[in-house]
Amino acid sequence: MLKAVTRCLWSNPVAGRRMMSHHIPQSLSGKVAIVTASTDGIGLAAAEALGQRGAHVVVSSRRQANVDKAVSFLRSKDIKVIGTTCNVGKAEDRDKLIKTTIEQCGGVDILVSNAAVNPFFGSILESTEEVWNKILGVNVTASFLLTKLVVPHMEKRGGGSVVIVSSVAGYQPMQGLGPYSVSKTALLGLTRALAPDLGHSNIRINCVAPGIIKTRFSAALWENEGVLEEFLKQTSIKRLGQPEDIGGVIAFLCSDEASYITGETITVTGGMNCRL
Ligand SMILES: NC(=O)c1ccc[n+]([C@@H]2O[C@H](COP(=O)([O-])OP(=O)(O)OC[C@H]3O[C@@H](n4cnc5c(N)ncnc54)[C@H](O)[C@@H]3O)[C@@H](O)[C@H]2O)c1
Repeated sequence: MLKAVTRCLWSNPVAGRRMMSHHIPQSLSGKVAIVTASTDGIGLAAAEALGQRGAHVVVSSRRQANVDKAVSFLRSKDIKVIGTTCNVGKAEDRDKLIKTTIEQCGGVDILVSNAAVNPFFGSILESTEEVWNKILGVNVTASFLLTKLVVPHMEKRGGGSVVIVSSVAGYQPMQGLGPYSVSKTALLGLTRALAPDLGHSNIRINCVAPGIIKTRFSAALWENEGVLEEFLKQTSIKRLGQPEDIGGVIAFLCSDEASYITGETITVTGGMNCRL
């Protein structure tokens, strides 16, 4: 029975992809959008959604080969895009990402902070200082430092929009993923902490908290039928999310349609219970 259900989930056409085919209003035309970790998964879907709405997109990830592949893929969809390598945990890489964007695209209007790591699975009591430094450094501190770097450039353009990718795990820590979950809770706080200060510069900052989305990152959750079944019990929409389900919401938050939304987190979970 479960096999049949999962087969049906995999073969289900992706609603988001179908919607994004033609006639998408060019609501982000003239905007420049940086998306971190955007050569696969949710980041690539966000880059595609922003590009389809007319934004000039800057994709990045740690490996040049992946950057090249993503740039070719997006160009094949007529999206204006450049790419560069960036390990968000390294100051010189963050600087290079912003510098390349300004030099090649003339400014920046949108930042999507999507990169995350999870080098640890197990009892939270077994997690080490090294694990915590790595997880908080990449997932939280780098999101803040990248935001800080883009602010003066957004101010020059009269404003901008930042979107941070958190997780449903930020609301309810997932078993075995304690430090990662805590880092995602911190991002909910970071969004709220930054909103009033960025508001002075007409910069909005919002957060998206995805549920279980079918990407490489979450493979351990959806490859195991028992675990998958448990997750699906907790959702109202009985399928896994697809990266496109998140990409469209990120593009919405960056658009003028969301011009009075800041400091918020939108949960995109297929109806999982999210409380804090
Ligand atoms: N897939 C899910 O179910 C799910 C659920 C909730 C939240 N998220 C979040 O969505 C975001 C994207 O994840 P995804 O599911 O698309 O998986 P993914 O594996 O495609 O994306 C994560 C990316 O981050 C990159 N990355 C890791 N460390 C980096 C660093 N130091 N510098 C630059 N890039 C780095 C990885 O190479 C990888 O490409 C993450 O923030 C993740 O926490 C995912």
